[in-house]
Order: sequence, then C-alpha cells, then structure tokens
Amino acid sequence: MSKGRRMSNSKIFLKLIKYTWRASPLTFSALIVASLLFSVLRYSEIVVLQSLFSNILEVVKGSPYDIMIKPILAILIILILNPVGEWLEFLAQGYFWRRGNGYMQSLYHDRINRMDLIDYEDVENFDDFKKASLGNGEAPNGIRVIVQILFLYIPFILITSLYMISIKPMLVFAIVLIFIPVLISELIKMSNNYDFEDKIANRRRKTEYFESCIVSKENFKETLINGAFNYFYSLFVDSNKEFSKAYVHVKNKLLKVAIVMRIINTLGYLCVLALLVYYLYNGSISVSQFGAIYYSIEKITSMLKGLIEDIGEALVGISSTSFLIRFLNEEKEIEREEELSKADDIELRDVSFKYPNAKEKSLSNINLRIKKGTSLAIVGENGSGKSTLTKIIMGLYNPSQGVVQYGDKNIINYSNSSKFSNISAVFQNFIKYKLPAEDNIKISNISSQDSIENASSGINLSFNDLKINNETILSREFGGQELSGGEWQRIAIARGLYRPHDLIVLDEPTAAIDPIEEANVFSTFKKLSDDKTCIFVTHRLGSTQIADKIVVMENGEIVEEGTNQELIDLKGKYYHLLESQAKWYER
Ligand SMILES: Nc1ncnc2c1ncn2[C@@H]1O[C@H](COP(=O)(O)OP(=O)(O)OP(=O)(O)O)[C@@H](O)[C@H]1O
Repeated sequence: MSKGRRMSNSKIFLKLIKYTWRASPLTFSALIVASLLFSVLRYSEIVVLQSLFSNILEVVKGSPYDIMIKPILAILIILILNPVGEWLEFLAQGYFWRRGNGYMQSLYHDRINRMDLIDYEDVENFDDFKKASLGNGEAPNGIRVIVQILFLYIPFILITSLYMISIKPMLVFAIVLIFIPVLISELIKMSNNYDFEDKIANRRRKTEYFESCIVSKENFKETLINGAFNYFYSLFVDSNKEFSKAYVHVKNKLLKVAIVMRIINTLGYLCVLALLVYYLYNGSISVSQFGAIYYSIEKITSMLKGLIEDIGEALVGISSTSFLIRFLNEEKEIEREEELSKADDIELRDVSFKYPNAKEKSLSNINLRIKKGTSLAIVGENGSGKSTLTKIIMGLYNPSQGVVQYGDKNIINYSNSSKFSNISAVFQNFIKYKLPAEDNIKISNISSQDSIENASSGINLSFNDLKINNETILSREFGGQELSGGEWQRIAIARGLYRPHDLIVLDEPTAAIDPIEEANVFSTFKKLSDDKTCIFVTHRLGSTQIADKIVVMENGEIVEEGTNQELIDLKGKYYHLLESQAKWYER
C-alpha cells in the first residue's frame, strides 16, 4: 500500500455503501426504513403539536373540545410507532453488526490471502495492515452513522426546513446557523483523525510489541530468564508516552475547534430565538406556530447532539475504515491463473534481489539450472543468502532483476495459486499449529482421505512412541500435549511430504536433529520424493553428499557449484567446510 494514493472520501463512502449492501441487503434496507420512519415521526410530531396548540387555543376561545381528539389520537399513534421503530432499528443494528462485520472481515482476509510475501517485508505495509485491521471492526459503526445521517438527520432537517420556509423563509437560517458549525467541526475532526491514525500506526504497533515482550506467552520465558522486564517496561512506557503525546496534541487541536464552533452554534441559537420572539411580537407567526417552531428547533438541536455523539463514536471507525477500503481496493496487476508445471527444469538467469528498505542486495547475479527430478543442496555461512534463494526459486519473492523460469515460463507472470500448486516447503521457523496432530500434518488438505502413514513413517515419526494419537492437540494451552523441538521438526517434515508436490524445499528444518540423523532424514526424504525436484538448505555438509548438485553461497553469490566429489576435488570453500565438520559424523 503506497502513500499518496489516498482515496477521496466520496469514493470511500460509495464503496462502503456497496459493501454494506452486499453484506446484507435486507438488514441494510431495514436500517434505512427504521431511520426514515424516525425521520417522518419526528416531523409528524412537530406538525401534530402545532395543530394541537392551535386547537387548544381555539378551545380556550370557546370552540368544542372534540377538535382536540384528532391531534391527540395522532400523538398516540406517534407514541406507539416510536417503540416499533426503535425495536426495528435495534434488531436491524444487531443483525447488521454481525453480518457487516463478518462480511468486511471476509474481504479483509481474502485481500490478505492475495498478498505477496514481499509485502510483509515492507515496514510501511505493516502499519497499513494495522490500520486496515482496525477498520475491520469499525466499519458497521461507521455505516450505521452514515445511514442515520442520510436517512434520518438529513430528511428530517430538510422537511423541517421546508416547513419553516412555508411559515417564514427567514427561519431557514436557523437550520444553517445551528447545523453548519457542527458539521464543519465534525469534518475537521474526521480529517484530523485520519491523519492521526496514519501517523500513529507505527508507534501503536511498537507500543503493542513492547507490551507483548512483557506479557505474551511466547516472549515471557526469555524476558524472565534475561531479567529484561525493566528494559521492556521502560521501552513500553517511553513508546506509550510518545503515543499519548501525539494523541493529546490532536485532541487539544480538536477541542479548540469544537469550542469555537460551539460558541457560533450557541450564538446562532440565540439569534433564532430572538427572531422567533420578534415574529411573534409583530404578529407574523401565531402562538401555535411559535410553539411548533420552537419545539422543532429544540428537536433539531437535540438530534444534532445525538448525531455528534454518534459521529464521535464512529470517527475513529470512519477513518480506519477508509484505510480498510483503500487496502481492499488496491489491485494487483493481472496475473495468469493457469497451471504452472513444477515437473520441469528450473532456471535462474542473472537473478538479483534486494529486500524493501535494505541497503545491500541479498542475492547478486545468480545463474542456476536445476534439472527436473534432481536434488540440490544449498550450503553457505549464515546470511549468505540461502533462504532468500529458495524463496526466489519458489516464487515467494520476485527477483529485483533477472528471470526465474519453470520450463520456458517466467513465473513472475503467474498468480500465487498457479505458482504454489504442487510445491511443498518446510521452513526453518515452521509453524507449530495448536491443532490435532493429524491436522498438523494434513494442513495443506485437511479434507483429504489419504493417510498420513506414508509421510510420517518415512521419517520415523510414530505417534505411538510420542504417546499421542491423531486427535491429540499439540499444545497444552488447549488441553493437549507439548512436543520437543526435534519431535516438532518431524511433524513439520511429514507435513511437507504429505502435500502433493513436484518440487519440495526443505529450508533447514532439521537443526534440532543430530547431524547423523539429519543425513538419514535427507536421504529418506530424497527417496520419498522419488522423481520430484528437491532442494534442501543445510549447514551440515555431511547431509549434502546425497544431493545430485550442491551450490555454495557467499555474500549473496554462488561461489562453487558441482557434485559432492567435484567440490571435494576443487579443494575450495566446500572442501574446507566439510573437513572442519567431518568429526560430527564420526560415531
Ligand atoms: N526480511 C529481510 N529484510 C531485509 N534483509 C533481509 C531479510 N531477510 C534476510 N535479509 C538479509 O539478506 C541476507 C541473506 O539472508 P538469508 O536469510 O537468505 O541468509 P541465509 O544464508 O539463509 O542465513 P542463515 O544460514 O542464517 O539462515 C542477509 O544479509 C540478511 O540480513
């Protein structure tokens, strides 16, 4: 999400209406009907009151009492219809909240699903996700206020204005004097709030992160053992102070605007009152008209107060909702959806790659051909670019320069679903799902009837030995059982093997397994992957001997390439690393 592509408010507004309609046309309509009903009821109150006042005056002058029956009946009907409208609004809002929220959430999640991994590497995107996710929960509130403005407040103010114009055109200034300052102040509030959310997102995220270093289960252990509570607490407090400072600054500014507008609003109210008294005094309006107009001005003022409260409540919502709408409407370039075969040679030509905001390239001038059905081992020191290279090969990142081809197809032109079909991968920091053991392995196709037996027995993973069964949840947090690091790694590798694939990548998920066992895992893995292309990253050179080809990386470049024997004969970097690690494999 790039800056400067701020959508106009009217576009955001129209999109929001469209989404709301799609979420639930029925409840959206019910909400509109309820708002219109209230608007008509409020106006009817004014007209009926005027007629009642004037009839009371007539009765005082000696007319029969029964002329009061009609307006009294009308008031009764209004009194009965009011709770009916409230009930309809209550029902519609409750239902609408759930439907609207669920729908916006599904759009948000769907949009996240269409993102590229590289989007997560850009810090600005992180802030935008945060802002958009806030908008998720707020959208229905914003919509409720918009519906009320459009179908309750505006119609009411319009018909009441027409009513006043019909009595005394000058009185319409009453509406302008009362309504405009409030409107201006709310618009200023909204725009400030948008800028505030924009500026503060990074600080908000940092504050939440520092707090999580103290309170979250994942971080608590290390914070405790490192005695780092005070350190994180002071970071949290400092960050929170900055956050509060920015917050107070914006609120102060808004308060000043609100005070000025309030003064204008009160002056307007007094002017209107003076005007009314003047008209009554010179006889251009009747006492009953005075009563009805006074009542309608009171009504408008109290409704405006309600509106202000509603808008205040929804303000954060509307501005963060606009981030959400902007996020949802960012389109990717058209990509091909057709099948992209992984059972083909893979070729990288002059590939370079730089992470967003990074100064240096992480990969430079990579030229590599991986023949279909062969195995490739990638070795090299920490930070040499091994993981980045695997992500480029899989299409998780697009190269900054150069081309990645499967067969003769440049993978950059294909959609995520085309790119990732028939690819399996097990990463260094794989996810330990707090789910049943079987689901942890079948996660790529939960509904599949295929047994997990093949995948797990291939790497000596036995649920019996672990004293668990398929349904055991792998977390004590949800009443299940915890596994050791090595046990988890076997689950993760079984997960990778279970997913149907023509290309499989193991990015060092074996660090918690001893070197000899790792070599065994790789050779079983190669056997199981049979005629599939397989790529594995490791620091242990004993495991690489089974690979058809080995590449050695240094500073983002491939510095050696060949079979195990060829690289030994070369007596270069690989050979020296192998020598220094040889003792690991002596039992
Ligand atoms: N998300 C990122 N943003 C910016 N730079 C990154 C990112 N991830 C990695 N790098 C940088 O890219 C370079 C290559 O990293 P990479 O993780 O590919 O190395 P590696 O060989 O897999 O390391 P290791 O053996 O420690 O896993 C490093 O200099 C690293 O700092």
